[in-house]
Amino acid sequence: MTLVAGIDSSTQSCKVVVRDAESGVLVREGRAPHPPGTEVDPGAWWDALGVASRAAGGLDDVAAVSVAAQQHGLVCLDGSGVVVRPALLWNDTRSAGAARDLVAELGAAAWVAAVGNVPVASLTVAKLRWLAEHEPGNADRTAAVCLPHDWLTWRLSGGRGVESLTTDRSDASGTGYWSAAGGEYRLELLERAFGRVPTVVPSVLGPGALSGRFGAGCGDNAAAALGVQARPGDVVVSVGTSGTAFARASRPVADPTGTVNGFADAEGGHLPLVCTLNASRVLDAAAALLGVDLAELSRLASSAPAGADGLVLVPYLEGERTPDKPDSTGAVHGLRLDNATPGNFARAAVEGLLCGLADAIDALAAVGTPVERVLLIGGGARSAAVREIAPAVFGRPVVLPATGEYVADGAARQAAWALAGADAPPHWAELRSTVVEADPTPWVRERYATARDLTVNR
Ligand SMILES: Nc1ncnc2c1ncn2[C@@H]1O[C@H](COP(=O)(O)OP(=O)(O)O)[C@@H](O)[C@H]1O
Ligand SMILES: O=C(CO)[C@@H](O)[C@H](O)COP(=O)(O)O
Repeated sequence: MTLVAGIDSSTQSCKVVVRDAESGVLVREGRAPHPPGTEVDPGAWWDALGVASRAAGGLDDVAAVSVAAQQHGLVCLDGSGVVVRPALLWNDTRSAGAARDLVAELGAAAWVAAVGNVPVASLTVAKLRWLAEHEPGNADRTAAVCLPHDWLTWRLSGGRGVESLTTDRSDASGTGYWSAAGGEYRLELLERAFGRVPTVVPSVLGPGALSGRFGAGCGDNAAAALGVQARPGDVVVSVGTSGTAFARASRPVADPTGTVNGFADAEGGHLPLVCTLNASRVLDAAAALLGVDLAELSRLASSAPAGADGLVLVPYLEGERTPDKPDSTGAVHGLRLDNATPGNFARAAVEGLLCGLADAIDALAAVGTPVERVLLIGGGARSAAVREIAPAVFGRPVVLPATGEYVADGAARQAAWALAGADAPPHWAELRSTVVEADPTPWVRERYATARDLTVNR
């Protein structure tokens, strides 16, 4: 049996799967937590990868490995490859002002035309502007700029000179200075943000590339599309730390409003994607506030009526990226003496995060994405209440893939593809899934829409 490994270095943890390259059958797996916070020493990812790999029986007998990771995070290296400062993650909003400045300088339309995205705090280009303005010493020391998956792949393959750093199309397309439509760096935008072009930006490998025993790797959402073997008409909704909705597309998407990101996928095509900052942690916070565990939160939410008897929870607990309100906070609306119950609060938390994702699906549809099936994945999809309420809020049936690690699986599938030297990823066994249906509750979204903008800033 020839083995391949897939790594998911996501926001909250690192997961490793080892699979049979030909059939895709799961052989071993392991995981380890990441530290909390929105700036993290990349060394902590490396340590977690070591723990997760050992838990998965090690990688010595594995023929090919691919790394998928959280997108956009800014990793700065000096000329010797030493990390200059902790990485600024995708959900770190200190770069919001820098993003606003970049948009004001060129205009949203010019950014979309150049790179398929309008800068927001999450994008690497905004983080670089923040670094240049606020930490000029660290900016001066920075010789190479890369992303979490680029850095981990580089370390795994020996960490030789920074000029050997590589990335892939999917992750490059989330920087704000690489164009998925043109397949090229737009270094003038990097220079605009940072004041100069760092000596090294990673070379962009093709999707089926093999370098030593490493595949090109990819962003975590692109990996999830590979992991669920997404086909045309599929919209994948992930309830992880981020909430995302995305689909594979054969053509680049350019949304002048900036709501839909025009990313690349990990198969040579495109990945229009909408991302919110608030998903599974809304449930974590609601459970903590009620003093219950996640299972009890789910039971409480399911016990309350659709619409939570008038309670609406706006889930902008970390600020928000879509809509672009980095300084916003969450809110609870509609409280009365007779509806202030734990059940209604739990239900409003689940409905609030799902309403944000329903808006994301609508935004994809508005730029021409066909929505034939909606697949629900991510840690938050383990919640019975999320699974049960999603089809009601989305107003359509929801496909629930069997509980699994689809980002790591997608990375493993990329590794098998690279190892085979084939034109396309291998076809592994069909996804095991169930379909959940519910009576649509459009009034829940209507009421949410009246409350969505009623938030105070932090
Ligand atoms: N049964 C559950 N109910 C609700 N949330 C859950 C459940 N199991 C895991 N989660 C949540 O899933 C999240 C982690 O999901 P994951 O997709 O791995 O995140 P990420 O990829 O961003 O690191 C955590 O916030 C965790 O609380
Ligand atoms: O910023 C984005 C996508 O644009 C996020 O989706 C990150 O890629 C983090 O993913 P998770 O850790 O939540 O899976």
